[in-house]
Amino acid sequence: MFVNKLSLQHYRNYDALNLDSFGDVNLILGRNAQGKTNLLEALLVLALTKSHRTSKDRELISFGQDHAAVSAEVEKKYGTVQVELRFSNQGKKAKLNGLEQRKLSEFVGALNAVMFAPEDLEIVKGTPGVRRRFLDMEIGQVQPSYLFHLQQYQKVLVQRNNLLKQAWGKEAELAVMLEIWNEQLVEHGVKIIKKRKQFIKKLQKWAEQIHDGITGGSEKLELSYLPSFGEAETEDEAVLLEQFMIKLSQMKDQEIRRGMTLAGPHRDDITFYINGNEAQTYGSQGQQRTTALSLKLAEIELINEEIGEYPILLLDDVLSELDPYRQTQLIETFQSKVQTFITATGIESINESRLQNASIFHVQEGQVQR
Ligand SMILES: Nc1ncnc2c1ncn2[C@@H]1O[C@H](COP(=O)(O)OP(=O)(O)OP(=O)(O)O)[C@@H](O)[C@H]1O
Repeated sequence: MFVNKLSLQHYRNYDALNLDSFGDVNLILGRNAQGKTNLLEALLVLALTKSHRTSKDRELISFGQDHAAVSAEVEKKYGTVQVELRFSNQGKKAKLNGLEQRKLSEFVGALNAVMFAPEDLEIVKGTPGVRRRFLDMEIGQVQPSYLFHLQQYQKVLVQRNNLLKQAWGKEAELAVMLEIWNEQLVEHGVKIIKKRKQFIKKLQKWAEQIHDGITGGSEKLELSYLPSFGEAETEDEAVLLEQFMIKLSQMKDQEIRRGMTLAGPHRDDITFYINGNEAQTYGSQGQQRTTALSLKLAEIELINEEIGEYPILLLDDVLSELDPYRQTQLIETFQSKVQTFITATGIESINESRLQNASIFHVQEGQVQR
């Protein structure tokens, strides 16, 4: 897919912006704090309906304004789509070709985007919560039903935790209610776990291949799902359902003591191995960064596999952190297949081969010039 036009209104430090004449490679240049990342963020927000930097939509609205709007014209295999999001105190509204969408999940997927930013190192180095967020955002982008189960699971989890907090000494009285929440928790939890395991298996296939290329064959990258119950490989829903129920009954006393749900997809994790060693613990900074990059690049292939079209690629301030060999690898892997938006403070940090066909945009205090 290809973004032809992008318009912003009262979005972060942009008052009104209309950009077109994008190319395959778009270089967004400017000093610090001028609005480069804000541009990439706006494209990602159109893909996911939320920002990678904040969960508070209010922050996207320009200081002193009461609403923000982002829209783009996206050329896809089967025609052009107009995507539009509007943020205000009343929440967010999504439109596809001018038609308001009742559910945001029906909007997600109209534009697909993969972003690689310096903070993605946290996918490898950070807490399990960062890795779960990575899984949720990526799977949700290509499978709207995943988002449905995730939302339902989170609702049930809150209710169940509230019940557990009051259950101490009242176990018999609350047993029926707990049974009801258990059933719903397990129903949605199993769907989430199954989809995550399938995703990781597919991601592994691409990530291993890409990582092999980037490292010149010296590193083998492997991924594995780390569940809070059962074995990593089990995908059979009936088996998962039974194992989850057994785990909940085993942990019941402990859960009541601690007032929280202690097993389920909200406690799961992923482990990365480089040549058999855990990358989180034993990987160098460079290996961890390359692992994060391989995962993101694998995702591009995966999205193409799932929907038959390549997403756009957003590279925020990362090229200068890669050595020239890795920059070239990145360039050559996706050249002419994937529309790319790159931010940088200057062109001297970027490999010259990247610049030949690039459309260059200069950003200064929320204004953009070609
Ligand atoms: N809601 C908002 N309203 C107005 N301005 C905002 C809002 N949110 C952020 N900004 C401004 O946007 C600017 C930061 O933009 P951005 O993060 O895109 O910078 P950048 O050009 O990518 O810089 P760097 O090179 O440092 O990463 C800051 O000046 C910040 O004050």
